[in-house]
Amino acid sequence: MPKECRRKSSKDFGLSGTGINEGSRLERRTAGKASHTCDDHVEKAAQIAASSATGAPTVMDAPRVPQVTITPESGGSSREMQQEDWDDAVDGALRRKLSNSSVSSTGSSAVESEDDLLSDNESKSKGIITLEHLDTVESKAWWKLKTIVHWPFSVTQKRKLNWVQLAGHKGNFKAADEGNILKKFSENEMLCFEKLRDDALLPFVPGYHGTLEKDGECFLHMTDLLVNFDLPNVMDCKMGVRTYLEEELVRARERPKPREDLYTKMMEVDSEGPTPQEHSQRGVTKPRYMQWRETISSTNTLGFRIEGIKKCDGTCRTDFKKTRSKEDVIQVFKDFVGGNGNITKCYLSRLTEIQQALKTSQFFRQHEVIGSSLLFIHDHTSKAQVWIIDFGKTTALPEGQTLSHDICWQEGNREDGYLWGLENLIHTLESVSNEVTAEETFRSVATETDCCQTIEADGQ
Ligand SMILES: O=P(O)(O)O[C@H]1[C@H](O)[C@@H](OP(=O)(O)O)[C@H](OP(=O)(O)O)[C@@H](OP(=O)(O)O)[C@H]1O
Ligand SMILES: Nc1ncnc2c1ncn2[C@@H]1O[C@H](COP(=O)(O)OP(=O)(O)O)[C@@H](O)[C@H]1O
Repeated sequence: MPKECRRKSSKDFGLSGTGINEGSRLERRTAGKASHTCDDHVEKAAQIAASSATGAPTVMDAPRVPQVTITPESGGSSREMQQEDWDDAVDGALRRKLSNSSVSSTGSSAVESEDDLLSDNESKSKGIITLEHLDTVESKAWWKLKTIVHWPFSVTQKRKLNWVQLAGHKGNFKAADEGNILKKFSENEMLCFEKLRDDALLPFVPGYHGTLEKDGECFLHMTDLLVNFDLPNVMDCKMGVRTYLEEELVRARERPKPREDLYTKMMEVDSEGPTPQEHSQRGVTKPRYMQWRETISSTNTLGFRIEGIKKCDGTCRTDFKKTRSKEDVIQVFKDFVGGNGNITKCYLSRLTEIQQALKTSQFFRQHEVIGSSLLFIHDHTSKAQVWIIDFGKTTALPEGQTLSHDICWQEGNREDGYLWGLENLIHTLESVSNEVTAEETFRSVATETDCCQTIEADGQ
């Protein structure tokens, strides 16, 4: 969800000394003035965890939003990983000493407006991509290889991983050691993963192994959810009735910044989408674009929308922008499960488990969950799983405030409609299950009838 251009990397992460809950604008202005490594991020997260544990006020008291920074396309030269870098690896959370790191502080220019930064033309990465695998030939976890690992890995040691990215931006992911991937660092997402370590949602989110730094860039190191599947079918469903932060709305109101890339994307779907004013300025603001996307898809009407599907035959579709009606959504799901009742039932039971966990999750109660997806994965063995992914825009509420997640959003209440969307998603799969069961029954009756007719014919 959030973009490369917007992520704080170790090149431009400008945490001030007073803690990470300071106003986002302040952080944006200071971004790039200090150089920080992944260790800094990890320490911050540890401080938060510690203060939460002691009941002391956490640094998450104030509403927090994803920070806005520019991450240059290149920069930060690689360095050879030293033995000592691995010596303090703890439980996979690699707390490496990077005192000699090549992290640069040049990642950000003076930033006056978030919208300036949002006006990127970065292409979306949707579909099958090849990730460079950073594993060694021995395919062992990195922290077990500390005596033999050197960085950067030589070309001969690199393997390619065919992977699918159904949403998000190009270049956000890299392959990691066997079974894991790297996702570009975002402060929000890191904090969420840290807090999820002790939460009821833990069994439903990708395993998180801490932050990692490569070539001066910081990544979140997490489990590749596709790894245990054979030719997986994958679907990304974006949850909630709202896909942008309230802060984005406020900012667009205070400082409207029409974006040509969003105008172009709108025109590609519907040339009558833009208003006369938007046509004349050839620009659309971010919240306006996001609201339009919500209206033309099922986000507003069902509280979730289909973002993309990759099937085991290698085909990949991300053209669901106008998939809106319940019937159309059911049809897409039915096609995705290939009319398989067992897979549908597996998905349903996993969704029900997720629903239960959400209802008891402290994390969920205390966060506005925006732009997060449910990732559906199944293969020909009928293994089917659903995972909660993407916490880049999931934001902690002020201390003491909670959300119900199933009431209407009105500006200021920060409700996201996640539970309402999940309820509708479950109903959708129930409809799929009913249709599939009816068709299976019909097929078996038809087959029996055929058999009887054959026997009768044979008997004649
Ligand atoms: O799907 P399309 O129509 O291309 O629109 C995209 C998605 O909504 C992105 O969300 P996601 O990455 O979850 O798919 C969003 O990024 P954010 O969710 O970070 O706001 C993009 O905002 P910009 O990156 O500002 O363009 C927006 O242009
Ligand atoms: N842990 C994971 N395992 C497998 N695939 C993943 C994982 N996380 C994300 N993906 C894939 O990458 C896509 C984008 O992920 P997301 O976290 O939404 O990225 P972004 O924050 O760039 O939008 C998802 O639709 C999915 O296809």
